[in-house]
Amino acid sequence: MDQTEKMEKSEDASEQAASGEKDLSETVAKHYNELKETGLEMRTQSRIFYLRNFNNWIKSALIGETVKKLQSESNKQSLVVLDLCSGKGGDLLKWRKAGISKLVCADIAGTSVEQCEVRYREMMGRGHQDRQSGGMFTAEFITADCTKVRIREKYQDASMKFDLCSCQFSFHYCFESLAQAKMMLKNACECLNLGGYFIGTTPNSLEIMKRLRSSENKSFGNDVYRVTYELDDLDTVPLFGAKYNFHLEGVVDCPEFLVYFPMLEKLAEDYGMKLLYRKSFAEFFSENAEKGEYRGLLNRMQGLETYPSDNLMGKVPEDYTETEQTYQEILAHDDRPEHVRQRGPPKVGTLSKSEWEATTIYCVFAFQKVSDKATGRTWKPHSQEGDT
Ligand SMILES: C[S@@+](CC[C@H](N)C(=O)[O-])C[C@H]1O[C@@H](n2cnc3c(N)ncnc32)[C@H](O)[C@@H]1O
Repeated sequence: MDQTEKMEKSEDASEQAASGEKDLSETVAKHYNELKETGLEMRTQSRIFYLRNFNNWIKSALIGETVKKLQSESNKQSLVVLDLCSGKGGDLLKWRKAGISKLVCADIAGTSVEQCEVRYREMMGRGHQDRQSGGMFTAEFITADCTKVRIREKYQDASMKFDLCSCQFSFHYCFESLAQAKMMLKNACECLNLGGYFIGTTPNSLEIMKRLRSSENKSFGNDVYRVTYELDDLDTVPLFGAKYNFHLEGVVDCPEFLVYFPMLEKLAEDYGMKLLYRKSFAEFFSENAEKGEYRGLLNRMQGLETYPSDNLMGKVPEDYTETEQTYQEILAHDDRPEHVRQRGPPKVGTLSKSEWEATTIYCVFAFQKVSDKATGRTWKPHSQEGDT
């Protein structure tokens, strides 16, 4: 039987509410509010420096691909975007590079929202001096629990429409209860234009269940990350509130919830949303790493570590056993021209085993609004509009 089918289809918010158990949004908000901003030097020395860069590259490629599609399908250049659970604004630069015209950032952690706004203002200041950047998008910042509050009511213009909603590394928080998942989806999708996208990155519940089932004590991980399932029984996983603790070296230590994807697809249908794809990070990486622009970006963002290297940054040689094997094969078949060989042995890009194991619990997803229940209209790409 498929892993997902084994998940029991029952419990939801009402049961949680009935049990009088307090939800965990406050715990999550407190965690993110208390996270210290680390300087560039600290980040460079972090054990997960390349993992963070790699994850950032995944977001850049996902955003880049989606913006390209949106621009060609809608024939619109300036896009309006909702960054749902935007944190400290880690994606502001990506939005600027994408040339969007307006951004709304919303997050539960007030301190993060303030830091996001400060970053935005700093970028704006720099943008004014940099004529080449094509100017900066306008922005709004909202502090709200997006699993409980209808954020549309907080927009400066409640009738605003978005071309894209992006929810990066955050959607899983709403699977605490059915009511929270519904509200998060409402926020993500209700104001999307027909043809608009809802994209994100989130832990892949299938992969987590697979690793949990082959673990001892309902816990797996390594020296950079750990997932610990917090309910009793792995055979009857609830649809909502399937809580685990996620620990990521120096960055996250918080309760999260398994996202049962068929349920997400079902809830998204209420907003006319169709799932275009869901891919593991490993799959998404292999599809995009060799594409011209993303290959260059991967280098510039230092999304992979150069191997061999004298600086393993606290990692152990065992972290590179597979890389070493591949590297030896490359050396054995080194067919580079002589003048290049004279420059020294080849270098390859890699991630340590610990970091690779951590990043591959995630997946990317993309939904598109293909119908509008209110008007009965269905979506057609710009090029087909007017076709009979
Ligand atoms: C891992 S961070 C990701 C931040 C940002 N999207 C990024 O990729 O850099 C998760 C974010 O989700 C936010 N978050 C968690 N629960 C939330 C909720 N109920 N409503 C709004 N934001 C929430 C946290 O405050 C945090 O900023």
